[in-house]
Amino acid sequence: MSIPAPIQERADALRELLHHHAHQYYVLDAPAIPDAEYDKLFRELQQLEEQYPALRTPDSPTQRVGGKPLEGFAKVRHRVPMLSIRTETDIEATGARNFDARVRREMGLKEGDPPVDYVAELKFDGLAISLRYERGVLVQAATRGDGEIGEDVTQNIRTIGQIPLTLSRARERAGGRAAVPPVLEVRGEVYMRRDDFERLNELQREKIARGAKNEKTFVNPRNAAAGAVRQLDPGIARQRPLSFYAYGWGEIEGGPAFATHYEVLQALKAWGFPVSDRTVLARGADELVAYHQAVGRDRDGLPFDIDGVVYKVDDLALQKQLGFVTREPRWAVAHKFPAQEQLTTVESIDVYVGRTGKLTPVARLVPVFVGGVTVTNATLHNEDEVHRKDVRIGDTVIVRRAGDVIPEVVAVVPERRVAGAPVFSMPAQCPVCGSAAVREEGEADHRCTGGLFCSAQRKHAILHFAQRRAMDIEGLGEKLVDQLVETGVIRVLPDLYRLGLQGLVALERMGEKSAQNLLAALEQSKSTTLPRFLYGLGIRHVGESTARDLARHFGRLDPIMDAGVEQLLQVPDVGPVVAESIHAFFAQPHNREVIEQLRACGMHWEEGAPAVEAPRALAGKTVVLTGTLPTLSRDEAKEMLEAAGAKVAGSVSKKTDFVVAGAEAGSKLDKARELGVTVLDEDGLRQLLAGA
Ligand SMILES: NC(=O)c1ccc[n+]([C@@H]2O[C@H](COP(=O)([O-])OP(=O)(O)OC[C@H]3O[C@@H](n4cnc5c(N)ncnc54)[C@H](O)[C@@H]3O)[C@@H](O)[C@H]2O)c1
Ligand SMILES: [Zn+2]
Repeated sequence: MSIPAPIQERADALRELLHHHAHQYYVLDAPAIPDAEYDKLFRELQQLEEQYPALRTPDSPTQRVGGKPLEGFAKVRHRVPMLSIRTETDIEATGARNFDARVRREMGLKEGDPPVDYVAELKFDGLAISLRYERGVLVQAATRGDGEIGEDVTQNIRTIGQIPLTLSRARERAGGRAAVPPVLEVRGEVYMRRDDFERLNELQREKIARGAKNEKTFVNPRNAAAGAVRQLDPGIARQRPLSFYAYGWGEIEGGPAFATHYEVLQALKAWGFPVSDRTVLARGADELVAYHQAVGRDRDGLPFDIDGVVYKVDDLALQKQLGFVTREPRWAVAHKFPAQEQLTTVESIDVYVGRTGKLTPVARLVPVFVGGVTVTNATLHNEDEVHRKDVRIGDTVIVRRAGDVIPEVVAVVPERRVAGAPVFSMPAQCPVCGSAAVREEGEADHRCTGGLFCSAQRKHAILHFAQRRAMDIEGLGEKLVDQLVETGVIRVLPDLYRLGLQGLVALERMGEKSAQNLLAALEQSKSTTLPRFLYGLGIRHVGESTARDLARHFGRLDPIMDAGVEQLLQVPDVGPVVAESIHAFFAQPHNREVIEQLRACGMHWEEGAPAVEAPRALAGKTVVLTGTLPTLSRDEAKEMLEAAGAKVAGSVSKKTDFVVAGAEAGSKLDKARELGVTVLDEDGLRQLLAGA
C-alpha cells in the first residue's frame, strides 16, 4: 500500500516532535509539555503506523523505550531489558476488561473457564531503577535508559535510605524459604513524596530569592526525582529526599524458585525492600475494575503521585507464555487515571485581594480537566513567581493539580507564545478599592493600604476593630459580621454606629435582647483610649505595644496621622518598615475619611501632651559582654541592656563603660582590667539594670 504524501509528512513531523520531547523528558529531565500532550501525539503516530505499517521505522519513538544515557555516567548494559508498559485507555472499566480479554484470548481460554489471577499495583510516577545485588550486597544501580543500556547511578542511589545496601537475611536465618539469591536484580521506582517535593521547592524558591544562580524549582515530583537520581554530583543527590518501591526484578540466579509474581514481591519485602501495601492479588477482570476504582477514589489522599495502576498476570509460567512485543510485555498493562498536568491557555491574569489585604495574581484559564476536576483558574502566588515563570496573557501553560494542593501553573510553553504578549506587572492600586498597593522591602506580597475602606478587607477590619483588645464590642462575632456585611447593612466601619434596633432585629437569629445588648456595647465602645483606637484601625505592623508607644510619643491622633516617616522613626521601637506602613495607611484619603466619620459618630478618647521621653538609665553607655553568664544567655543580656538604652559593643576599648564577664571570659576581660574598665558579673549587671 502506498503512503499518501500528507500522511507521510504528518508521520515525519510527529516522529520529530516526539523525539524532541522524549529527549527533553528522558535525557534532560526537563519536559516541555505535559505527559497527556505527549501521549496524544504518541497515539496519533501509533495509529498512523497501524494503518500504514510501512511507516514504521526501527527508530520510531513507538518502537523504542526511553532515551539515550546521559554523557558523564558510565553505561550499564541490562542483562534483562527494562521495558515500557502498554497503556490502556483511561476510560473506566474498559481498560481492565480489554486487557483481560486479550490475555484470555492469547491463552485460548473460553467463556466459563476460570478467571485469570492478576496482581494489581500502583503505577508510581517516578523513575525506574534496576538494583543489582551480588551475594546480598548492592553492587550497582542503573537507570532504564533506552531499555538496553542505562546509566550507572550507584553513588546517588546509595544515598536513598529506603534502599537496602545489603539484603536482609533474617528469613534465611529463620529457616524461611526466602534464601538470598547470589545474584538478584531488583526493579522498582524511585520517587519523591509530594510533601518532600513541596518542601524542596520551597527551599529552592528561598535560594533563588537570596540570589542563587543555577537554581531552579521543579515542575513536579517525578521531574525532581529523576533530576536527583541523574545528578552527576552525589552531594546534591544526597540533599534530595527520595523514596523507593520495588515492583519487579531482572536477573535472578540461584535462590528459591518462584511460581508467581506475588510470591516474588513477598520475598522482596522479606529481603528488606519497600513494597506498597496497595499491591494486591486480583481475580479476573471484575476485581481489576474494582481496584482501579478504589485507587482512583484514594488517589488524591496518597502521599505521592501515581499516574494509574498496573495489572500483571500473576502466574510466571503464563507470563513467559505471553511474552513480549517490541517494547512491552504482553502480560502487563498500565491503566491510567486522568492526567494531573494539562495544557491550557491563560485568558487573563486577575489580581485577587484577600481578607487581610494581600494581593494574589491568579491566572484565569480556558477550562481544562486536570487531576480529575475542571480547573478554571490557578494561583500565581505573587509578583516574583509570575516573573520567574514569565506567565503572560494568551500563553499556553502547563497546569498541575495533584492531591489536595490547589491548581498551579507550573510552566509556560514558550514556543506557543503569541508575539508581543506584554510582561505582567502588579497593579499600583488595589483592584477592589483603588487604594495604593505596596510591597514592603523583604516581602514577596503586595498589600492594599486601604484597610479601613477596602471592601475585600471589610469583614476582617470590623472583626479586628471589635475585638476585646481594641474597641471591645461584645456580641459582634464572626457570624454576625458576615451577615451585616453580606446583607449590605454595613459597608464602612462607621456604619456600625448607625445601626438601629429595628434593623438589627430584622437580621436572622437576632433577638431583641441581644440586639439591645449589642447597641449598648457599641455605645460603650465610643468611649475608648487612643492606644486601643490606634490598634483597632488594623494598621499593618501596629500591634498593641506599638499603638501604646505611638500614643505616648505623640499624645494626640492628629499629629500621628500627619507624621512623616522621619517623625515616626523618633518613636522608640518604630523602625523603617513600621514607619512606612503607618505613613502609607494615613496617606490614604479613604482611611482618613473613615476615621473622621468615626469621630463624628461620637468616638472619643482622652488626648494628652506628647511625652517627654524619660532618659533611660544606661543611655549613652557602652557595654561589652564576655564569657558565659550563669543564667542569662548572651542574647537575653544584650536585649536587657539595649532596652535600658545601652549600646552593646563587641570589643573593649577606652570608650567601654562596663564589661560584663561570665565563666571562661578570655582576652576581653584581660583588656578590661588593663584599661581599668569596671567589670561586673551577672548579679552586678542585674543591680545596674535595677537601678535603671
Ligand atoms: N512530557 C513529555 O514530554 C514526555 C516525553 C516522553 C515521555 N513522557 C511520558 O513518559 C511515559 C512514557 O512511558 P514509558 O515508556 O516511560 O513507560 P511508562 O511510564 O508508561 O510505563 C513504564 C514505567 O512505569 C513505571 N512503573 C511505575 N509503577 C510500576 C509498576 N507497579 N510496575 C511496573 N512499572 C511501573 C516504571 O518506571 C516503568 O519504566 C508516559 O507517561 C509519557 O507521557 C512524557
Ligand atoms: Zn483594597
